Amino acid sequence: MRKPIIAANWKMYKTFDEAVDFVEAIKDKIPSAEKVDAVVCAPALYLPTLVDLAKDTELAIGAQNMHYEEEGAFTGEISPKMLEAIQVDYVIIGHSERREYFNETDEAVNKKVKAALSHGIVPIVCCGETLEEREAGHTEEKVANQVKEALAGLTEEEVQHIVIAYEPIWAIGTGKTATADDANAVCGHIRKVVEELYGKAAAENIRIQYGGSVKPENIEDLLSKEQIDGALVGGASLQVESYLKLLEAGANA
Ligand SMILES: O=C(CO)COP(=O)(O)O
Repeated sequence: MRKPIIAANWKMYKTFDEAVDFVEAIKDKIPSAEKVDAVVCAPALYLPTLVDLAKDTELAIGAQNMHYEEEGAFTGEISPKMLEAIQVDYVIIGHSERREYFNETDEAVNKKVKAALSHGIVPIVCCGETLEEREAGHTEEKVANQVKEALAGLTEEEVQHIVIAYEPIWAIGTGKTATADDANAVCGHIRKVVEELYGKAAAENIRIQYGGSVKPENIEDLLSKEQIDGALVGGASLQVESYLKLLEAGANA
């Protein structure tokens, strides 16, 4: 029904040479794009080179963030126009680490989503609760609000070009993975929110990833769940063998 999407979020890891060696090592081993979408979201410095290396392969390259303005006096920032010009395919928006460490707001996330779409870049829009919010029973309310804010003002057509990533903050980098049933329930709630906003067809079509300590050992169970359409992976995407196993699981889901 929905093609799985397995995206690597390398965060602030790998030297330039390690990044080039990684893509060289995997680019001819990517499963068919008919079965899975394979994405590597690398540090911005490496994107032009990796896009060139991945050309004519089944691998797509993504950014980990971008500004929402076309250009301007925003020291250190990267514009959607710049990413479009080097043919970046995806961009992660609103990752919890950006919300936490760089004070990224729901409003900024919404502006970035709109800017990415207007430049033909697929936004991977992140949401997720803290451990305190989960323990207080506020998970569904938290992710619903983040999704509604992120998608505010978008048309049904635009929403079809978006991927949502549910990443419980307490599972990121901790080795603690949400159970497949819990992750499925929250992804199902997110899909319900999309249905309320945009109707059944949009809800059925949108892809929702799970992220948070995904590994080759647990990905098959996660992908076996009806509401989970892929994974956004940090640590386990940094090694070639591990990332290829994640892709294989996606292709066979
Ligand atoms: O933040 C994440 C992906 O965006 C998840 O990171 P880990 O897979 O290392 O938990």
